[in-house]
Amino acid sequence: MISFSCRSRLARQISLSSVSRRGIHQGSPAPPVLHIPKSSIYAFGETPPAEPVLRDVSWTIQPDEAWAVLGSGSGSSKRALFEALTGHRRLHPSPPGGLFPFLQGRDSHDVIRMVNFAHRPSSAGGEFYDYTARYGAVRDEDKKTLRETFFPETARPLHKLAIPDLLRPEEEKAPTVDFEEERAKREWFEELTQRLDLARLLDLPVIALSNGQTRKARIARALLQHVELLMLDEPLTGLDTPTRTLLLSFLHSLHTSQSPRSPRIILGMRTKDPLPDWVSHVALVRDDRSILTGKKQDVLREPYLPSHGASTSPLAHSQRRKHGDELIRISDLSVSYGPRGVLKSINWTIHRNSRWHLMGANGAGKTTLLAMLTGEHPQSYSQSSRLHLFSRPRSQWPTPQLSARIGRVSPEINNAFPRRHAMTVWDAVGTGFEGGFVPRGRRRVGFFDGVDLQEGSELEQWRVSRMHEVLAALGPRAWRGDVVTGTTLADEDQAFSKRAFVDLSPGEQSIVLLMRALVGQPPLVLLDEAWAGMDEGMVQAARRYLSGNGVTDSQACVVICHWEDEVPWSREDGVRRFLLRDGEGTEVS
Ligand SMILES: Nc1ncnc2c1ncn2[C@@H]1O[C@H](COP(=O)(O)OP(=O)(O)OP(=O)(O)O)[C@@H](O)[C@H]1O
Repeated sequence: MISFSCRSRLARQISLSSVSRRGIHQGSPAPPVLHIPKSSIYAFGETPPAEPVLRDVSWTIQPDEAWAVLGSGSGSSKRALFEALTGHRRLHPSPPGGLFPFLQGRDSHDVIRMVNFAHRPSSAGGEFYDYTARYGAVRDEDKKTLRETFFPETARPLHKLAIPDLLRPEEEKAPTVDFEEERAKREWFEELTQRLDLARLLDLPVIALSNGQTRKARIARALLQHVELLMLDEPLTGLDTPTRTLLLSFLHSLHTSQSPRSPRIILGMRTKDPLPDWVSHVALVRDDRSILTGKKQDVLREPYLPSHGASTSPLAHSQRRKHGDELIRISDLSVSYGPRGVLKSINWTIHRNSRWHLMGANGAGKTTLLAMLTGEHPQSYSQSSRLHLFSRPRSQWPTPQLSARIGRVSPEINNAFPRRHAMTVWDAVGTGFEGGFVPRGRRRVGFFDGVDLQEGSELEQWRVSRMHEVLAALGPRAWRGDVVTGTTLADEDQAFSKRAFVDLSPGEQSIVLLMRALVGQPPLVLLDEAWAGMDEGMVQAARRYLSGNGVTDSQACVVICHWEDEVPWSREDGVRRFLLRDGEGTEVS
């Protein structure tokens, strides 16, 4: 039985009849969407004189304005602002007329939604989950389709809603289906899935969807509810260029539409992202916990971008790089799922000291190709002779031994990495020597050949000094812009290494997982959306380290990202580009 609340219908009628998006409300100016005369933002349970998370926030959004929230360095401050808007932080004093005057007394929980792409979903638990399930024969429990998982209310054909459920008790058989509303909702669903290019994916198992496809589906799901204000934090993360254009123009059309189905939009963006033209106003969250709000052109004049020095590569790399011996050779490799061909006859060779940018639209098969290299894809066994990894066919490698040779960050690893309370930053980084997920060894720097390292052995000393090096080069001091080299740990880095991984901010977790990927100096490093969720200072620190000596001449590195300027090396540094399109792979200039 489907029942739409009267409240939702009432809300729709109010928004249709009385409040125009252009700012006219029954002859007088419409109430603002958001109004905070002057408040500070606190964690729940805290009040002055405690230190606020953000101070003296004055912010008003008028109905005809389109706003973006920019985080100038600390993504956590931008997040705190959104958390205040969604009721997860405390505003003190609380705005006298309510935070959202345009709601005119309606409950914000019913009509305001937040979709967050900058950070890991908080639902993930402490255990490792098997992200490789999507590559294999899909298990029964993973078979739920995109439609069943994200849009279950559309799974039952409209005409069947008229048939009463005879098994239900009489008192529950009330005819609560509003067909007009339901039909409109279905039409809206059709439009959403067409415009976001999701219709062709509706009957695929949801775990089979690529990252970009899943992100679009999350936006569509939020829009299918009755929503009047939609906040999207970093919606462009992980989207290819055409999809970004498609999404931004779609959001623009929603924002300007008078349709009751179209919400107002507030975009959360990184300072490096180009702002869409239609954004008229900006709230800039500065690192000193203050906020500057105003017209886009005025706020963007502010010299807010943190300067962390040049991010280009040092001179040593400025010549065309000389490749070492062959690490990976892929010959005539294809991957398909039933009739669905994803990769067709791929040929690709990766040498030591090479730097690659693996490119391709969302769903092009980049993650699938990397899963073949890491041996996580079951089809890597059946195609072993086509996959020559570190001088042997894939089938001659036990998977854990391959994992130790490949340092990797990816959205999948980020989601799957266990968040157990007992695991410190040191422990998490130390798992990188073996590429596993469980800290091992007396000094928590892993085993060798299945046994603990000998106390004081050369290998143990090397591993500990590598731990110090990455913690210094990518730790808190480096995020502030200090150029840190060597293996001496400052007190601040030491303290950071002792923190519980689970308690870190999402950006801190991302950079710790990058340390983990690099610590063992494995021959192959795969960086898939490495910067996602990181603050600006962290991104700069990571770029500095990678383009310096973070990846050595005896290592190869493959970077997957949709923005060319996110690759830590430039073309002058000898970065090569491998493009997946329509299942085929070619090196492009
Ligand atoms: N088990 C499966 N059954 C059917 N199709 C699948 C399955 N697993 C993956 N696919 C499809 O394979 C294609 C490639 O997915 P993949 O995750 O490799 O893309 P991607 O290039 O990494 O995309 P993104 O940039 O969005 O992360 C997608 O269209 C996806 O829907």
